Amino acid sequence: MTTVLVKQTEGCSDTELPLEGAQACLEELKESLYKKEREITELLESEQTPIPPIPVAQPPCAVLLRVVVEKAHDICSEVSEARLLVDHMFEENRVALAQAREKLDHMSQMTADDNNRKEEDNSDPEWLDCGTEHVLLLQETLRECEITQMALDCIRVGDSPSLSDCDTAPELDEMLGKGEGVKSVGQQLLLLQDQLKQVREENRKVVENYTSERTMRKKYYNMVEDMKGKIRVFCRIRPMSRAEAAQGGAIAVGCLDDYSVTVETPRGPREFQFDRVFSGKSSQEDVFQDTNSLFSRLIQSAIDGFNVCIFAYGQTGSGKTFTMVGDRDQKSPGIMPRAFNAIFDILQENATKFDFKVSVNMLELYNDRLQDLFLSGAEAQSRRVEIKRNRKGLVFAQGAETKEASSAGELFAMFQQACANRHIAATKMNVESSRSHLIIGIMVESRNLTNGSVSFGKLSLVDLAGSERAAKTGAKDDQLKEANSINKSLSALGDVISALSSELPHIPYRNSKLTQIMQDSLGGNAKTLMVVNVSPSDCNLDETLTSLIYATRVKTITNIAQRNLESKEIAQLKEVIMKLRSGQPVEDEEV
Ligand SMILES: Nc1ncnc2c1ncn2[C@@H]1O[C@H](COP(=O)(O)OP(=O)(O)OP(=O)(O)O)[C@@H](O)[C@H]1O
Repeated sequence: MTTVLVKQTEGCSDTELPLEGAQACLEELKESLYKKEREITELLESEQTPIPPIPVAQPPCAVLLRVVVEKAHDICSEVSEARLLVDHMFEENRVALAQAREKLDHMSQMTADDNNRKEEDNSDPEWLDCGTEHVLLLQETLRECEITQMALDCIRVGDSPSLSDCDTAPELDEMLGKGEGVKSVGQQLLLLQDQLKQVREENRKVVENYTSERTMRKKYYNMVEDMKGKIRVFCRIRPMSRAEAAQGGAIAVGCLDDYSVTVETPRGPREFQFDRVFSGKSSQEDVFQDTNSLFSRLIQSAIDGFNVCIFAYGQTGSGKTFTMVGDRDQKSPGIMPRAFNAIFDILQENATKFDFKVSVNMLELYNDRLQDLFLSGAEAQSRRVEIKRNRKGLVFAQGAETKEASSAGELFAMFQQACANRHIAATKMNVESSRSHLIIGIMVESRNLTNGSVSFGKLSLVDLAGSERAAKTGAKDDQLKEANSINKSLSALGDVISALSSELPHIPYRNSKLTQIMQDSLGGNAKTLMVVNVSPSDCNLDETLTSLIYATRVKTITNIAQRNLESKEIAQLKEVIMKLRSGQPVEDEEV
């Protein structure tokens, strides 16, 4: 395309207008764009096929995406060629305009001088007319150049040269209708401008197609990963805090689309992909969203008998508690209180088909010690809570108080009581920093009223304490001890994530209580969602990159989630065993 354009422009004779070459070239360009649009439409139509089955060698949209990208590149280069041509014409006309002005000034001066002299000499009036005529001709040429320049100027900024806007409209109109050369320039300019508009429009369409293809491809990819049992990872960028703004921090983290985060590093931008990305503008509702959202599906799974874990991870002050718990006065509740409502909404809807029992325990891991948040004071200190695993590998807290909840309101009241017992303190990075990991376990037992089968689901909601650097948080004494314990447990979590993502034969779960608690959620029998929280500011660039790199590793971990379901007979036999163990009488028909 470039070669053709250059040849045609260079090949113009003195009498030929360079615009004619450009028009031919644009005609060709237009034709090729129509052809490309037809190709894209055909490709899009041929892509109306269902989601490919697993394993997928290469998703079809990836092929289409490459074609769309190539076409977008072609069109972009064609648009810039057209722009170069207009710029070139503008420059030529500018020189012609300056020359015409100079000639006119010179000629006017000469004519005026000669007229004065001839008047004084009483010379032939015919000569006077001749000079004046020459000046008039030059004036007309100057006018043409000025109009052309105005039209080119409009085209360069992307406007349409409008006749009515211009005070020279009647003259331009007349010229377009009269003089052959001028008409050709004016018409070709308008044509050029029209074609440029078309190219822009087509370019916009291609970019739009490319963006929607890219989004669709990521969505399908995520669905396939979900089906494979991969841990889902959401990323949430919080708004810039006042402290960060006061430090003069610039925004270094942003979302490219619903699935991509970009981070400005000293070595250039770095992109990360997640199952969903929320910007600082996203509300709590956006995060917890409508019934099709992953959160709702996960809660449904817990009720159906799966082990489900949702946890927030990130640097101190990055927004984990805001995401999981919400703000202090619960005007913007987070995932936990919203999950309580969602559970009981689903139970309510299915009340005629199932018998449900919801029980809950709430713990914190503080200074490497598990504490029951339903207890306080000396009672909490003396209670020993230990992490155990049952024969199916599911983790449970032995010794923890388990309470039954019959409504979302009751569950929320228990939650508030637990939060009041949680260790929080002010640090330089966060006025209400969590000094412990909060672990809420909601067990849902559902008995099918039709066939008598019983399923046992567990929803674990975890708000991790944030990793921190003592120098940044200003931690001393007890807070330094807390920070060391938090960092140690998070480092153990990091080791587990690294071992799982590298598929090492040994996974160091036993190195920390935190990793023991999360054993079934990371690489085990669970459907897991991690929310990685990050600050947008360049003041926290190192911590943000570390969090995003860990979150990217978590995405590669595969869990094998199985439903915990027992037939009616097994459930009955278990009940009998329990009764016998506790010395209760057993009826004949029960056995
Ligand atoms: N998406 C958000 N929108 C508005 N404010 C937010 C958002 N995320 C966090 N914040 C605010 O930022 C501050 C720090 O958030 P938060 O306490 O949730 O951080 P954290 O990661 O839990 O920190 P730590 O690990 O120290 O407990 C809080 O004042 C919180 O209200």
